[in-house]
Amino acid sequence: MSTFSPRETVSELDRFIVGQRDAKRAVAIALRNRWRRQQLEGPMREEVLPKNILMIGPTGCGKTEIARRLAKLANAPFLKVEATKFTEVGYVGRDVEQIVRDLVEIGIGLVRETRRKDVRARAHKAAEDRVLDALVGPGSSPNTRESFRRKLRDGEMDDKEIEIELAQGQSGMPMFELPNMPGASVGAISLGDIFGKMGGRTKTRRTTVKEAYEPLVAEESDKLLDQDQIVSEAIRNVEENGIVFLDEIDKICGRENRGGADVSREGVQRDLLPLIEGTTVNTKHGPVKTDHVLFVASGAFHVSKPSDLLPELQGRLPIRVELSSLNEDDFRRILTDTEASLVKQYVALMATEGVTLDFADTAISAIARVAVEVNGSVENIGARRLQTVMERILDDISFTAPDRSGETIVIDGAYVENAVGDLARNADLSRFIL
Ligand SMILES: Nc1ncnc2c1ncn2[C@@H]1O[C@H](COP(=O)(O)OP(=O)(O)OP(=O)(O)O)[C@@H](O)[C@H]1O
Repeated sequence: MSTFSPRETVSELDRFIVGQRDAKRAVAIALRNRWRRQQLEGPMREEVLPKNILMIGPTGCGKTEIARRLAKLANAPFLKVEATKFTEVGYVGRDVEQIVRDLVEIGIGLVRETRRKDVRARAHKAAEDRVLDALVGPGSSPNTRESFRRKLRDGEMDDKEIEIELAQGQSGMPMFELPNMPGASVGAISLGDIFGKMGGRTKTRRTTVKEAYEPLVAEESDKLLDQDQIVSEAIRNVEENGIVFLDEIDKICGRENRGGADVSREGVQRDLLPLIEGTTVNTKHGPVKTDHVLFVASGAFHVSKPSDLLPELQGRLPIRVELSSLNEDDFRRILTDTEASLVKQYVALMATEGVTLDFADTAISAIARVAVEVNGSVENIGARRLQTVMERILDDISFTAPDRSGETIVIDGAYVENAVGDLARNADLSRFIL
């Protein structure tokens, strides 16, 4: 549970997302409200429902990014779903419950990851012993063992090949659900459980000492962890902290049925409603309540309006925030000011090849300008345009980098113009390339 104040949350989000102050404030308040609810005692705690958010703004302006970063900040299980997916042919009602099942799997992954970190030191020690067993045999003298242990720790044995036994059906074993009974615990079969109860099946793998560690540490960690406890903690985390991002909600507006094979858009809204209002969904890990899951719905609402949604749904999305479309200056800031910005990513990637990339200010301005131009002439895909433009500009360098180790390459306005200037002015070509 995050204890960030709304102000702190916004300033954390500022590190990654440019502008969009209202949306940041809204999600920051939503997060704080969760903490506030946790402080309440007794029945009041159950009464307080999350104030779900409706984000309205053009594509690529940061809606998903804000929700995703928030979830990361709060270590909350997060799932993004396109609402339109449920209008597709082949969709049968109630599939929306899959959202909750997927969220639970994500929640379990999160808890397992954290717990694995807690036991990492012990698991590493156990993995080391298994590597030693493989190297010198379990019956070897303590002296031999210790001398090999030293070599192992110094990395001298890294490339040596060994055979290790790995359990099959532990982590990574797919779970099967019976068709027509999604999530029903009676119908759910976990091969992992079955094999687990049979005493475990193992598979011998030949690998280098270095590569043996990761699977062995994972396996040893899982042995140290209580799986049931992980699942129940994950379910609690999903129920109290889960965040579902429902994209393209505007595309399921409209009360009429379009007929044909399409599922009625209104039907999908009706299916989604119970989840948002609070219901209990059966999953193979047990029942999960959605009452306190936070829903962030989002859409461009170019054609339809929020008032076209079912009244019940409108009522469940009481907080409305508008996000503005991004301008040239925003693009410049996205390129340079954000943590792990595209520019920083490319600099870091090329550094692995020994190539130093040096972006001049004139390059940043030129990239931002080109992105705005292409967004205007072809289609406005927001900040996503920066990715296609950058990729094009760096195409040549990316390809030849291994042969250019030791070089410093300066990218300035002229370089950008040279790489994409003509393309950007030709809408027909841009459509395919940028
Ligand atoms: N305001 C912003 N600041 C920094 N990066 C941004 C911003 N807006 C968008 N981006 C970047 O652009 C990409 C797309 O943004 P995002 O996924 O948030 O779009 P969106 O608004 O949710 O659109 P859609 O509704 O189509 O999913 C992300 O990689 C994100 O990093």
